[in-house]
Amino acid sequence: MPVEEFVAGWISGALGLVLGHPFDTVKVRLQTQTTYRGIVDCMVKIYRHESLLGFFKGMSFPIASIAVVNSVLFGVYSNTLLVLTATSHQERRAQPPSYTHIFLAGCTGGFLQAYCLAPFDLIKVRLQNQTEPRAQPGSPPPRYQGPVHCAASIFREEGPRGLFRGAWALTLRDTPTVGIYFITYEGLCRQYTPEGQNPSSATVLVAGGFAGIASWVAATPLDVIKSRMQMDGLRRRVYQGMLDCMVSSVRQEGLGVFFRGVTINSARAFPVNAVTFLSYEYLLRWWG
Ligand SMILES: C[N+](C)(C)CCCC[C@H](N)C(=O)O
Repeated sequence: MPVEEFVAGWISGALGLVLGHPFDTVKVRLQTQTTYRGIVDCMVKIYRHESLLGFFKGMSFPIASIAVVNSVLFGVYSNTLLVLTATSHQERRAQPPSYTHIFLAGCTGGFLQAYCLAPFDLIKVRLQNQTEPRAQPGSPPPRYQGPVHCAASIFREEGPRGLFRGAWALTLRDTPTVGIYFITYEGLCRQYTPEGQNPSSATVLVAGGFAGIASWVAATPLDVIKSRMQMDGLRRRVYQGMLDCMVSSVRQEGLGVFFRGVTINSARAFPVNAVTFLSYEYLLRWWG
């Protein structure tokens, strides 16, 4: 099995993640704190009080997990295409695979990466939702003191299966949307590239950016449900299951609930996925 795709997926995912982390920090702060007036105000305050480093808090754990998640995503995608079409990455410009094959390979990659992502994503969401300020002498410490402590506590309090809370919603979110991700990317690249040639850097950046936005917009409804399922179980159980979570969220908050956070998510998705695809393509061209 060609391994370059796994390694290229890992490195490119890490580069994208570093670029997107400042957006993620702003998103989390806006979602959980009331001291900021908006995106710009939040950025200015972080910069003033915490310098540029403030934007990169809590990045080590996602960097470690993206190694697994993105290498599975790209590695499985590319190797599934190899099985379906008998063409390697290098041959695919000359013999482009059909969109059906691209979609199927994307769905396979999305399905398998969702399982690897589930525990990491659960821990990220639990930590991001801790609104307590940093530990001060005298005040009770936050429930989770860091990613490892968080994982151990979930394991102890909710059992090993607790680490996979929300995994079904995550799988449903990612299986079709990773298909959309690769179809958008390939479609845009083909549109702007003369036949048989490699797409230019500008094309890869734009196609990657829009692939990120399109897939995140499609993923947002189940993203909201997934996050709610992951937070359920922290204290008492509120939802009987995914469907119950959907119905009661819509009943209480209207259909708009399915598009919470879509703006900042799209703003993050463009640079992250532009850089991810650019580095992925270039690494494979180098090694090819
Ligand atoms: C399919 N879905 C939109 C959920 C994710 C696609 C993954 C893209 C990239 N790792 C990122 O974090 O943006």
